Amino acid sequence: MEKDKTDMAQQTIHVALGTRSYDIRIRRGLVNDLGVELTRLRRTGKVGVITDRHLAGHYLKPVMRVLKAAGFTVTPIILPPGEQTKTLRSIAKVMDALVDARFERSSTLLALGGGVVGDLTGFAAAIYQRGIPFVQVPTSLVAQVDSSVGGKTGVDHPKGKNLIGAFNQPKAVLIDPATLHTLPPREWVAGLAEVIKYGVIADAPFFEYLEQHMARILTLDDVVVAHIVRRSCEIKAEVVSEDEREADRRRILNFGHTIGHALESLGGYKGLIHGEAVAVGMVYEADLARHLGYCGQEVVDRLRRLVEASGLPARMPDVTFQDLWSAMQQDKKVSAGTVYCVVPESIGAVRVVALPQQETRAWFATVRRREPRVRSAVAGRRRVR
Ligand SMILES: NC(=O)c1ccc[n+]([C@@H]2O[C@H](COP(=O)([O-])OP(=O)(O)OC[C@H]3O[C@@H](n4cnc5c(N)ncnc54)[C@H](O)[C@@H]3O)[C@@H](O)[C@H]2O)c1
Ligand SMILES: O=C(O)C(=O)C[C@@H](O)[C@H](O)[C@H](O)COP(=O)(O)O
Ligand SMILES: [Zn+2]
Repeated sequence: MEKDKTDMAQQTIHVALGTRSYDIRIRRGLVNDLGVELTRLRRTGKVGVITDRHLAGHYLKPVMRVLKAAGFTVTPIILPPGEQTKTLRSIAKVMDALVDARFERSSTLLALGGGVVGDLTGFAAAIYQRGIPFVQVPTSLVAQVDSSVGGKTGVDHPKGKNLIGAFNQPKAVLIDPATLHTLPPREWVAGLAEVIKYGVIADAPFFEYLEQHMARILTLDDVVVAHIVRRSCEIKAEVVSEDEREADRRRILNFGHTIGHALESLGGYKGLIHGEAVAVGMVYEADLARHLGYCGQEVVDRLRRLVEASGLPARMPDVTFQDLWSAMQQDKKVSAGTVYCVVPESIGAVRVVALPQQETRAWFATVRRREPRVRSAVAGRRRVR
């Protein structure tokens, strides 16, 4: 832990992808040095800062000031906040703004925001003039530990999450953990779901660390936050470097997302937010794994306890098996009509398995017998810390 104190000055994690390699740089106050950082990346000329209204209120003015001071011509593009913005319609608006401001192939897009802004900006960068460079400046916990790294970019379709997109790696990921201090509590807690995910899929000692430090995590303790952001980025960078396009190992990063994405789309993207849906997804995918014989009850119990301790939801909302199964059919891991799912074998080890429909239906019936229905949770919930 003491190491983290001394390391807080600057962390650099390399994402090794040949000609598409890049660094993740983590430093408090980095958001005030974006002019220097972009210059270091040899960017010049026009920069489109894509952000949302919440972030604009907090950071746009100072970011524009430092970019202009470094000689860049800056065009801000401000979108409405939230998952409902992650659409092709928003992409069209961004395209219009880039054309109007005469962006060129040598121009740069900068994603200043959470996962919605990051996914959308990366996709816009992939398709504008068939591809321009972009840089991730993630400001939410989900974005700092997960979405800004790895090059999955895109938007949602009403029938399924992230169904439209491209693999497109950023030129750099510039993380300023200090920005997490303005993140609303519900969003902070949601980010913990992806952090817990890394423990389950790849790092049992990290899972144990989260169990031991959850109280400190929830106070936004700087040292603990620095550790969870860095360790999450290390795991993601390592997995992505091994399997950029999700041919095999990268599929483990989807733990919790087969059910999670289904719940998000069933809620019309205005119910459970991404991290919350992933939290519920992880607990129930683990429970399904236990039912199918892949892991013991102790794995489910430990995971549910940690999810609950972090303040995340851990109960299946009021959905029918038919609706859930049909939404799960939209998952990108579906192949020849078979739904594949990441299941834990123990804390720290997972595998990808085909879900048998009849057995999954039987498991869902046991969930319904065991648990009272959580009315309308799929349509959203509010919490305060
Ligand atoms: N590409 C990937 O690998 C990947 C990984 C995980 C999640 N995702 C995607 O990311 C999205 C979820 O990301 P998210 O949870 O960041 O949601 P988000 O982008 O909607 O941000 C959450 C909310 O927090 C606000 N916010 C963000 N940072 C803030 C800050 N520092 N101060 C104040 N307010 C701040 C935003 O304005 C927004 O209202 C989903 O669409 C999900 O599919 C993608
Ligand atoms: O980077 C990955 O790979 C992931 O699966 C990370 C997930 O947390 C993330 O939500 C991702 O966007 C889901 O990918 P998808 O391909 O299932 O849409
Ligand atoms: Zn996710």
